Amino acid sequence: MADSPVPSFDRAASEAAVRALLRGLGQDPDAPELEDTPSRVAEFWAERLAGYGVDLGAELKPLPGDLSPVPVILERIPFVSTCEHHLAPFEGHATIGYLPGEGGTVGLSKLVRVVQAYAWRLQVQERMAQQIADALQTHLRPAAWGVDLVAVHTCMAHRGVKTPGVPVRTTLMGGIWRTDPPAPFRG
Ligand SMILES: Nc1nc2c(ncn2[C@@H]2O[C@H](COP(=O)(O)OP(=O)(O)OP(=O)(O)O)[C@@H](O)[C@H]2O)c(=O)[nH]1
Ligand SMILES: [Zn+2]
Repeated sequence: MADSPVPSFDRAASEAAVRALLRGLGQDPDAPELEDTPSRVAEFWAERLAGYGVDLGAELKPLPGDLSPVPVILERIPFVSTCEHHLAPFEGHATIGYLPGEGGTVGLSKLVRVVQAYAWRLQVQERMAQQIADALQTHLRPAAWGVDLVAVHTCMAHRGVKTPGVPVRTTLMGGIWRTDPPAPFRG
């Protein structure tokens, strides 16, 4: 639908599914206090999965001008993603960076957009890290790059093993940083 950033978002089907879920959970979706809940939940998920609609190729254009190829590292970018197994949030922070190569230097905000484009999907943490790394390599063709995600998974905290607050770390490094990572990736 045109008003959603999620390609192929079907609002009516999403709302009907929320009504069915409420019914399945023994709730009355026609109760006055739940009247707007199906549309709110459908909107929530459309926001939550907006990353599928992002065109990173259009975002990751080099900045004009004569910039020196110095390392660019953004530390602890907050992100919220969704575990594809339980549709439960996992959230944490991403440290990502690169040493500019053939693709030049991009604006700082574009690195945040890369993290968000993959966070706002159904994910597992390892895939999200790999997709960010692949995007950096494809669009920036850097001399070196690094991705470090640290997140807490509510599917471990709120259900199942019910163990809150366990930080899960996924680190991928490439190029000359693979053997000699800069300080923010050694933490
Ligand atoms: N490697 C990895 N595992 C994840 C991630 N998110 C969730 N999981 C795990 O995926 C697994 C799914 O396992 P299943 O046995 O199919 O599901 P389950 O019976 O609900 O598992 P429990 O959580 O142990 O109750 C669980 O162990 C989760 O902790 C992730 O980002 N990466
Ligand atoms: Zn999960």
